Amino acid sequence: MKFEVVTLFPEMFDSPFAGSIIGKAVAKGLVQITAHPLRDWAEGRHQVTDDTPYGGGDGMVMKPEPLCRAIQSLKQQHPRARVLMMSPQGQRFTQQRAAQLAEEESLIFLCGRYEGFDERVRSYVDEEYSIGDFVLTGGELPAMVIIDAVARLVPGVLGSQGSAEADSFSDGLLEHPHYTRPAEFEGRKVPEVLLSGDHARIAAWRRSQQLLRTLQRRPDLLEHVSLTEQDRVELEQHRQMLRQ
Ligand SMILES: NC(=O)c1ccc(NCc2cccc(O)c2)nc1
Repeated sequence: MKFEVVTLFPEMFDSPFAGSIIGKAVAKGLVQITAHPLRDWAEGRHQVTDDTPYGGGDGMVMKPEPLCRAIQSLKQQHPRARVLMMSPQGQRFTQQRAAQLAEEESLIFLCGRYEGFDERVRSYVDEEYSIGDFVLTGGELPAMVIIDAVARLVPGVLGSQGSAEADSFSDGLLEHPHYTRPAEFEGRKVPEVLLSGDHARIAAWRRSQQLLRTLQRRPDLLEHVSLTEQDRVELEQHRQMLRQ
């Protein structure tokens, strides 16, 4: 899978993925991440990429021409690429969106700085994403976050490091608690069910813990999850227990 990033700070993309699982995936050729300096498409001696806002006001706005030249140039190399814009005005990025994007062959990311993009850039954009309700100095970190979330879903990337299916959110619920050695730490023991070797009982306990944890921390997620009859029974028991 190819990730093409248009940014004023291409050097930001040199190290974040080095050494990590994503870095190994790049080395294996499963994933390709290329940062393109927006200035390459800015004209004039000063290669201007931003300008003052019409209508006045503080800050600077990213000019449409350099960005649109960049998109057209990259779309010639990757005709089927989806063009993604990173901005606080975008739709909320979720695990489901990550799974959808992981189906693509290549993605083009537009990373804005300053006060944002000239509105006319949006006619070249397929989807606009926000990674949360906060404003950063640029779209580069959001692009890295999305690249990480999508790249790890590319077949072969996670390998034995864990399965994407068992992720939080992949079944719409939060993850169950995790334990590893030692069996007792600071007087706190690992739940005995996990030492029982009874895989059916362990799976049931884990699902019940996912439901409890989601009910306690993110009840909003429960509206979008498909629940079995047993899930509903468990949830009701958890609700009663929490009410006491
Ligand atoms: N929540 C996010 O995904 C996010 C994305 C970008 C960003 N900064 C650059 C920018 C880009 C566009 C408009 C704008 O106002 C600021 N900050 C936060």
